[in-house]
Amino acid sequence: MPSPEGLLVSGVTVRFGGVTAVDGAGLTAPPATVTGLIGPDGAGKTTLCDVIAGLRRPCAGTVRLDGEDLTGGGARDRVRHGIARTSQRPGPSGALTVHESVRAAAGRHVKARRHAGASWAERWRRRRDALRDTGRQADEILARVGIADYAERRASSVPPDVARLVALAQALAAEPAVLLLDEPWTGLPVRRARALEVLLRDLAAEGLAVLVAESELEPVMGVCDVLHVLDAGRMIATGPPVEVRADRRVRDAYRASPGPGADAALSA
Ligand SMILES: Nc1ncnc2c1ncn2[C@@H]1O[C@H](COP(=O)(O)OP(=O)(O)OP(=O)(O)O)[C@@H](O)[C@H]1O
Repeated sequence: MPSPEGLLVSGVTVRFGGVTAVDGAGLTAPPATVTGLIGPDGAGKTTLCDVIAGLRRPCAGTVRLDGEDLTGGGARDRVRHGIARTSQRPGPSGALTVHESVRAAAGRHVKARRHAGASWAERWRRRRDALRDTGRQADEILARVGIADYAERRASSVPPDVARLVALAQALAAEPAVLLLDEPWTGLPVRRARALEVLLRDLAAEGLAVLVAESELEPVMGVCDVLHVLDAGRMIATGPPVEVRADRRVRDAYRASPGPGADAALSA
């Protein structure tokens, strides 16, 4: 479901008591593009992602998709409008298998989707057919994400790297226009990390607006078209990855916050 204009976030501020986690930050995530949101630990990336996903109400600022202001809605409203998010700490739980959990996500999407049609009977027929297709859809998504072998495993029992990919599969089952991923490479073995890069590029080529939040620079360098850099809640740089990595403000921000992200940023 490609979106014609994409995501536009402007002037977002979030405070936690005396801490300003996000301070007037904005970004764009256009269709057919992989956009990165990077910054050292504590920069405000997760908080900004929460605002975009409708999980946190900002003190100021707006979230628009294709020109429509979604700021006042919650998480379900965002999903209905085509914004799907995978979180930093996914936790598939309960007794469902991996396949069932992805199928359930697809089914929820079918039920939430607005079925335009001439009559009530026509809308009902479309919904019934779409629900019947959710099993096939789950098969396709699991194959695409590279975890078809885990389809019959209990979702709560898969290893953490696979659990991350189950969360991604569930997000894709909502047929999003904007796919928002928070630190998707964390804990993935090299083979899966490379496959994820290819998948994100493929999804963008199909028209999706992909937005990836990541502390470390290295994983996003080869996959993102453009990077937005947050530091202490403020957007300090925006541009192509190579330019951003060379930016003095970005290097200073990472230098002030030692960690693996800093090593990659400063070694370039
Ligand atoms: N629920 C909360 N209550 C109080 N302070 C919070 C809360 N959530 C985040 N913060 C603070 O807001 C700031 C931004 O945090 P956030 O988790 O958004 O940063 P981040 O860039 O995602 O960091 P990381 O990469 O470490 O996850 C930090 O100073 C953090 O301590």
